[in-house]
Amino acid sequence: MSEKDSLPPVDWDPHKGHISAFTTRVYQVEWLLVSLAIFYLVVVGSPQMGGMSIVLGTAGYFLFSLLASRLKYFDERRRLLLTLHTLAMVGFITWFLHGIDGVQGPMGSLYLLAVVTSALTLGSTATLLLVGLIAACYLFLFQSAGGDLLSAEGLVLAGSNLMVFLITGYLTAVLVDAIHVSNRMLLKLATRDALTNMFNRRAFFDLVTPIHADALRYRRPFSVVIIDMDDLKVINDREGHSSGDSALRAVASCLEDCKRANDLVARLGGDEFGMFLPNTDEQGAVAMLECLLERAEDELPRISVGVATYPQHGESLETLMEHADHAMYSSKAAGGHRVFLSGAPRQVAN
Ligand SMILES: Nc1nc2c(ncn2[C@@H]2O[C@H](COP(=O)(O)OP(=O)(O)OP(=O)(O)O)[C@@H](O)[C@H]2O)c(=O)[nH]1
Repeated sequence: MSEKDSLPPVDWDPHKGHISAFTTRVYQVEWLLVSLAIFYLVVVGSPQMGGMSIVLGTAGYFLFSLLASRLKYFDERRRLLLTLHTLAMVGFITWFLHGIDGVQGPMGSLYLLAVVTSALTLGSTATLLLVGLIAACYLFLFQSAGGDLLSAEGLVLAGSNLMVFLITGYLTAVLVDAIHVSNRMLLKLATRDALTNMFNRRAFFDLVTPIHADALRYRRPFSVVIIDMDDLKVINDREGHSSGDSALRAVASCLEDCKRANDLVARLGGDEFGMFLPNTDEQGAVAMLECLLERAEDELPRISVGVATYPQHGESLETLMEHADHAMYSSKAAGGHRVFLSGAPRQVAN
């Protein structure tokens, strides 16, 4: 995978109950429904009574779906709108079947489109409720078309059709849940560092890029920090790899403790960590890093820290990371375990 392949947003939560890629395909299901309705009207012919209203209703439903697809509004209030579309689908199917007296024929299975759409996008509870609604519509149509629900034959016919809706909805929802679980695992593997459970390098840049663009747009200061452990190799060689791992975890948890809610921190690789501090000028960054070094006095292995701030040290993320990196190396060259600001070769805290 190349660096440019974008990850799903890290706050993406598969438990919100949808498969994003499918959301935009709801229109395609609606158009499939309209095509099947038209196909039926062309092949079988429209009923004598109310034929025109069925054609107009089908055209109206198609226009509703087309307009919704042009507005591309699923990104906001996604769940509410998906519910609306699914209910509209059930409404249209019921109305269409009522018009053609067709609930007992093959067109009765059109309800499966609504069931599957709901299971894919709204989750199992909503689908169960929807199957209940469909059952009510189905039984109403069944009775109006002359079916006898009190006879054994009618009961078996209606029951077996409703069972198909229930089983299809249940199995699809179970499958979707399994996909959500594996998506969560994949997301974690793709975005988190296994040793520290911090964001990894890719997730860091994915998350920082839009915040950085926003900060430039509104000319708000921010700081970039590079933290590198001193002599991890020595710890590894003297005390073993697991002591090295513990030292890395100690630095990670200290960084997590000292950062503010909006700050981003990640393990960039090896013994190097990166931080992005939004709305933070030089003084703010130094205050935060003093807290870090205070903790470091007691419980941390030695760390060297370099800081670069917008606008003083540059604009682009690459330039600022480079400056912070140089400052971090200045810190190491001065003996390590201190904070250096970019540009001015001076120690600001230790
Ligand atoms: N225990 C442990 N060691 C790691 C891990 N990742 C990288 N290292 C080791 O960290 C060491 C980093 O070496 P250097 O880049 O020379 O850094 P250093 O020893 O801290 O030396 P300076 O940065 O110059 O202070 C290497 O020996 C790596 O093998 C890890 O996940 N766990």
